[in-house]
Amino acid sequence: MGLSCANDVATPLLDQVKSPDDLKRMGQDELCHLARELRGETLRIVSETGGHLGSSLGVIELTVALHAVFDAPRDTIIWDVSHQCYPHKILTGRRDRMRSLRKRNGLSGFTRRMESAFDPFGAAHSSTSISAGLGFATARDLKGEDGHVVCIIGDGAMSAGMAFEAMNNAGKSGRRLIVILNDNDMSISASTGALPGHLAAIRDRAQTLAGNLFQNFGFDYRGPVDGHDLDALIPLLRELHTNKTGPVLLHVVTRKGAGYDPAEQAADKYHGVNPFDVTTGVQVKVPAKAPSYTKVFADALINEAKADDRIVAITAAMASGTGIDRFEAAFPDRTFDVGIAEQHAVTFAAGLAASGMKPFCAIYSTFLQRAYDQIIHDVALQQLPVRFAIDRAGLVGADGPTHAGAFDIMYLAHLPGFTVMAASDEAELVHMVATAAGHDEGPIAFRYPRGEGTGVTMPAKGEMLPIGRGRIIELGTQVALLSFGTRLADCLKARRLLALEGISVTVVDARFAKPLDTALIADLVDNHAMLVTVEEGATGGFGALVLHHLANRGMLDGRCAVRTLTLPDTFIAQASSDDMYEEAKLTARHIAAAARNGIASSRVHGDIRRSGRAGQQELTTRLHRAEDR
Ligand SMILES: Cc1ncc(C[n+]2csc(CCOP(=O)(O)OP(=O)(O)O)c2C)c(N)n1
Ligand SMILES: CC(=O)[C@@H](O)[C@H](O)COP(=O)(O)O
Ligand SMILES: [Mg+2]
Repeated sequence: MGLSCANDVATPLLDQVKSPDDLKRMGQDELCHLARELRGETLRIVSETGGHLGSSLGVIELTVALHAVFDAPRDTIIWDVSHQCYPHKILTGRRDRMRSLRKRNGLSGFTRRMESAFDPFGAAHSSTSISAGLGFATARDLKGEDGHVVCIIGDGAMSAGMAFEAMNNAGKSGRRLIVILNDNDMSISASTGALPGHLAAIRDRAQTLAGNLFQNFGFDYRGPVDGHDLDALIPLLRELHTNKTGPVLLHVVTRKGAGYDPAEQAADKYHGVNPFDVTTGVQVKVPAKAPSYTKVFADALINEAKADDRIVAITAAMASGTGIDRFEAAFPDRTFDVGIAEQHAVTFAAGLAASGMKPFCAIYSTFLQRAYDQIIHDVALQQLPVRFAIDRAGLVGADGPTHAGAFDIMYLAHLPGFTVMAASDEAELVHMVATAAGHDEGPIAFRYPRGEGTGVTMPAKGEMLPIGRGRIIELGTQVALLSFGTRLADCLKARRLLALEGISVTVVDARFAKPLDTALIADLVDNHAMLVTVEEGATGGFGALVLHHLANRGMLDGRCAVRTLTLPDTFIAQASSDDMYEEAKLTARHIAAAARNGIASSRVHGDIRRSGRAGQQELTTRLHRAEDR
């Protein structure tokens, strides 16, 4: 497979491309040179912005060919996951904004309907393209319209159940739909499971059409074709463009990172990158002040697993992202990468737990959403002790709202029998891994964020935490900040800010959203004028559980003012973490303001009858002084 062009043409060509229409005027040689320029441009841009590099480099020729042949946006082009959409964005009128990629107010790193008519369907979670494409094709037919629907799906994404559900439906539907399987024999890490073997057999022509999975699903199978060879690719696409019959699957073989040596040699490391030096491939490394939560989790799990051979680890195609690759290095036989298959991962874990094993399912909060029914039906209902290690809980920065871990607190903590913890720092995470390892009574989850820890002193070993008990970090008299998770550090900062104003603050690390530490909460309500819950999760989570508890026990009636700080009821767009916390109003300044304003408004409405046994006099005097001013 080569990326060179046979004949020279006048360049530059990319500068002439304002929309895909411009490609339709180019000959084969020009398209080849355009692809070379597009590769260079993609490389330069991502070297400055960071982002998903390898997958985008792998589809350069395919993107050029698609836009040369199909008539987007009249033809619908859907990119699965869409982490490979950068060349598509460059060719569809967004080249001048590419340096804003994944930044605040900039272009999304994924396709996004609101961004461009050339992005008919947003994505970022995988394996949705064929289902969505079939929806578009069905609507087209029902409305009596024309136009093609083209779904480009990677071999990794093809391994998910949802892709098979869609093929099962589409193959039988007979509807005109083009699926392009972009087979680079890689997911983020190496592909797993049986599908790669089948694809390899097809690539090597060892598999006859009769045994071909896609053909048997009702698709007209075409290929395999070299996805870097425009001379082969374009005629095939033209044929599909002309051919107006049922579902077709074109098998395109590509190399992840194609045309950039470092990315070809280490496809996993160049899947998603920091800014890097194009000449050396060396990525910018921001010096870490503390180990990442992911690494702390993995090392803690390895320690637990040394002492208990029933502990096994499961990842759904995110071995490096979740740290399960570290576990795998220590315990290869006790590690299971099930592919992009979160639903299966959870029920697989349930089966393991039902057989007496101690499965740790390490899944990003956002991807665990996929497995919600499995969590309820297969795990919670049967009270199986599956351990959920929920990484990327909270805001994640550049990947934006598709990847934010916003909902896990609320989607887990209302399930009967579930124990739900959040680590406030990396030392706590070690204890939570130990707690989960020792907890056989039912399902248990612990959440922790993307990025590095706080730099606390690490315990020599994890200790089991008392289930459903929080811990008091600082004692005060007027306001209680009840934090669930890593916003604890900002609660402590808020305490310092409020101290400057003479407001005395208790800070508590709740540790558990379920079971709630009701005794501690009662104490806080009894002894403070104001309670503020703080969490990095959507409304309806920890704060709602606290409120629910207090209201139902009549503990709110005229006693203590309560505020809940959560993520806002919006999808927060990509930005730096700091900007996202600002937008979410979850910084120390915002926490302090919520406490301050809460006290003030409670006073105005006469709600506060007491301000804590010890602090009552102090608060009353202070408020009078404030009134006098
Ligand atoms: C439901 C879900 N789980 C996990 C991921 C994380 N993820 C993003 S890309 C990717 C690998 C995709 O592989 P493939 O489809 O073959 O595309 P390639 O990067 O090889 O081009 C994974 C696991 C995701 N986006 N969605
Ligand atoms: C596209 C995708 O889903 C992943 O590649 C994701 O961007 C990884 O995010 P982390 O960098 O947080 O592991
Ligand atoms: Mg792949």
